[in-house]
Amino acid sequence: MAPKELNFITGNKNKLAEVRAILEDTGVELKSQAIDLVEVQGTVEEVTADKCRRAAEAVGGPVLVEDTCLCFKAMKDLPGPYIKWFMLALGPHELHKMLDGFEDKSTQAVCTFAYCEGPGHEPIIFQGRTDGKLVPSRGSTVFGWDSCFEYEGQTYAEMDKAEKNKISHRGKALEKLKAWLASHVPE
Ligand SMILES: O=c1nc[nH]c2c1ncn2[C@H]1C[C@H](O)[C@@H](COP(=O)(O)OP(=O)(O)OP(=O)(O)O)O1
Ligand SMILES: [Mg+2]
Repeated sequence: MAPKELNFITGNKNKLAEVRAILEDTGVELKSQAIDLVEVQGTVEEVTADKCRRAAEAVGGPVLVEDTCLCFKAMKDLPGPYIKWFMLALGPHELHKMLDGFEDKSTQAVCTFAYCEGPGHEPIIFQGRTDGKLVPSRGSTVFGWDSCFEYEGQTYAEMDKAEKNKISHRGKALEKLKAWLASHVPE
């Protein structure tokens, strides 16, 4: 059964703002709590499902969580779920140097949401992927690596928000969540 409200557990205000904008037309009430969750190592699906179980335990009820990866083709998809720590260390102006020794700058942004009904329930996964390139920073550096990820000639940071949400990893993942919500309407 799809919920009428979602409790999105995240410490990231920029993610929350995008999710709010993308889900605006669904009629689902979006709540949020900022809880710092331990993130394990593993595939993005494992990391996100584990994050979801921890969030459900912490809240004692239904939760939505999300984990974002940046996957460099030349590095066999690393740093993937560990991108946050590279971003923190290098910042948006130096991130592109990670691929300095490689010709192939192909990069995939991957967004994985997990919803679970509460402690003990299996998380349901919704994933979206967008292909682009890692480039030297262009545009606003307000949100993570937005200024370093180029999609069809523009970095995410150079697009307006609505344009990014239409083609982004997060937008695509939330299209799947929306379809699930629509096909599991509460009685
Ligand atoms: O659309 C995006 N555009 C640019 N940068 C982004 C985007 N989405 C996530 N990011 C950054 C935030 C963090 O440095 C890393 C993901 O790490 P991730 O653990 O998923 O996010 P987080 O710790 O900030 O928030 P949360 O509390 O939901 O785990 O990539
Ligand atoms: Mg995190």
